[in-house]
Amino acid sequence: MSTHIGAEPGEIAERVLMPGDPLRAKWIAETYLEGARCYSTVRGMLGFTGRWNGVEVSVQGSGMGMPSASIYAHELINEYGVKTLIRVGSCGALSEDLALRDVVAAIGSSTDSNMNRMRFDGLIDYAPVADFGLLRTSVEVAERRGITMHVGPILAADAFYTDRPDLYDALADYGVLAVEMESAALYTIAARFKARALTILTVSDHIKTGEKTTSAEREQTFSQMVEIALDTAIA
Ligand SMILES: O=P(O)(O)O[C@H]1O[C@H](CO)[C@@H](O)[C@H]1O
Ligand SMILES: O=c1cc[nH]c(=O)[nH]1
Repeated sequence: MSTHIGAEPGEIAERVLMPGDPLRAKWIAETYLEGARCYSTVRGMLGFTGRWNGVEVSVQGSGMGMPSASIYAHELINEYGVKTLIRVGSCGALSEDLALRDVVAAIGSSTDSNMNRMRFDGLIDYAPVADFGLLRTSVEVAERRGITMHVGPILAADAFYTDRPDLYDALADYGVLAVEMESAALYTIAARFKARALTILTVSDHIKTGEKTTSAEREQTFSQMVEIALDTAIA
């Protein structure tokens, strides 16, 4: 067991999908993975391992926000030898070119988090980016499956509810597609410990139009993103 994950060594696959929502992890495991078994219930942050097309894959809930996701990414890589981490999350659309339920792959992640400022003494604005090989594979998988996937930069925000919507507009002017809350930390930790990471998201709500999906839909219906992530993880 690590501090926050209740798995024995060898119970977690080298390839892990990471939804923020632990119940989305359960849904993914039960819907897609053959022979899925739960390896951790610590703090209710469920983790499962099973097989996708014969290859072992795990799904680990990571919680909301960068402090939580960082704990899981750190322990998965450093205590369980995980090499590939693909976040499968929900996001708010900043770009008017995106619609509800569109799929987005994050090439890079701007952030208002202080975590990387602390890493670099406030002297460098580190640019967290996706693993190029994983991103390229995910684009090929999406094309093969006939799914339109938007590829571009996103924002990883500390706060879900912002007092500065004007900053979201400014970011949209610079091509930032969407906002979520974990990708910058995931990309940074993967880079630091020589693992590969990618973030694939589904638009769960639209910051401009106010449209939104329900929490049940966020938990159980974002299948296109999950299928792209699973095929990418085992490629
Ligand atoms: O749907 P998940 O993966 O949790 O991701 C998004 O949803 C949560 C906020 O509702 C944050 O964790 C955000 O990043
Ligand atoms: O972090 C998130 C996730 C979904 N929608 C948002 O507006 N923010």
